[in-house]
Amino acid sequence: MIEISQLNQRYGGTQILWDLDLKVEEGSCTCIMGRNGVGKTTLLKCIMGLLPADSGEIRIAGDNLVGRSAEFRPHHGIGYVPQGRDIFPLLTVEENLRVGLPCRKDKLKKIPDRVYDLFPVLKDMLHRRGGDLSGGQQQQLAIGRALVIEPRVLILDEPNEGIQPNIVKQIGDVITQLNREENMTVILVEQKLGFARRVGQQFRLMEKGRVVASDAMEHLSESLIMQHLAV
Ligand SMILES: Nc1ncnc2c1ncn2[C@@H]1O[C@H](COP(=O)(O)OP(=O)(O)OP(=O)(O)O)[C@@H](O)[C@H]1O
Repeated sequence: MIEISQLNQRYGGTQILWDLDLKVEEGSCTCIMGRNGVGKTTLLKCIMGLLPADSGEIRIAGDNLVGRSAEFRPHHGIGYVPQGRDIFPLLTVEENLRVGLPCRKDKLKKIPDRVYDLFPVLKDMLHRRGGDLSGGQQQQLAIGRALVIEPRVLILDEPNEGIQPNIVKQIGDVITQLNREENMTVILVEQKLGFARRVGQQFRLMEKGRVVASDAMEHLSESLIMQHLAV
């Protein structure tokens, strides 16, 4: 169980997250949705320790992450795929993947085969520089890199932004497989309604730095969409 309570965050004088409460069940795939600028990425960055929270708690399996370093997250089994992918452009695909290895408890020296099973293209392109991959391939690399630690929680920020439909489908299939077959908890910021409905079991709607609606995906009604997502 991931439980965030009374989370506040500000950039300088501008408060972005306001007493935000959020619960995510272990083993679920939960989509965080909302219009541009409501604070979705800021929330994920706070969870990952990339932005400091002003106050509040972020508990994963009981441990409060607030005040702990960003490095603690991967050691604690939390994988992250940032918005915009953040691939190291001058490192090869293999070097990008290896970045996660030191965070594994077992100090494995080799990339787990599972990463290549899920994204065979990465094996074909092992020695190519990250910056030379297409956008879709870079996204697969970003997800593969997060999976190197074999996380129990995978957090993805708009993994389909600017990606062509066949890769979007593949990414959706991988997320569903990890979630349903391997019981990985997935938190996904997603703007595309069709994709959210396909892979998500739960939704959380954000408005002005707060979660304003939470339910099972089948209860994401037209009126909620009009109220919180339509532009
Ligand atoms: N580094 C920053 N300094 C100041 N304000 C920021 C910074 N980063 C984001 N903001 C502001 O915080 C607010 C929330 O941004 P955030 O990126 O979290 O929203 P979002 O819901 O993820 O939006 P989008 O769907 O467009 O990605 C926005 O008003 C944004 O302008």
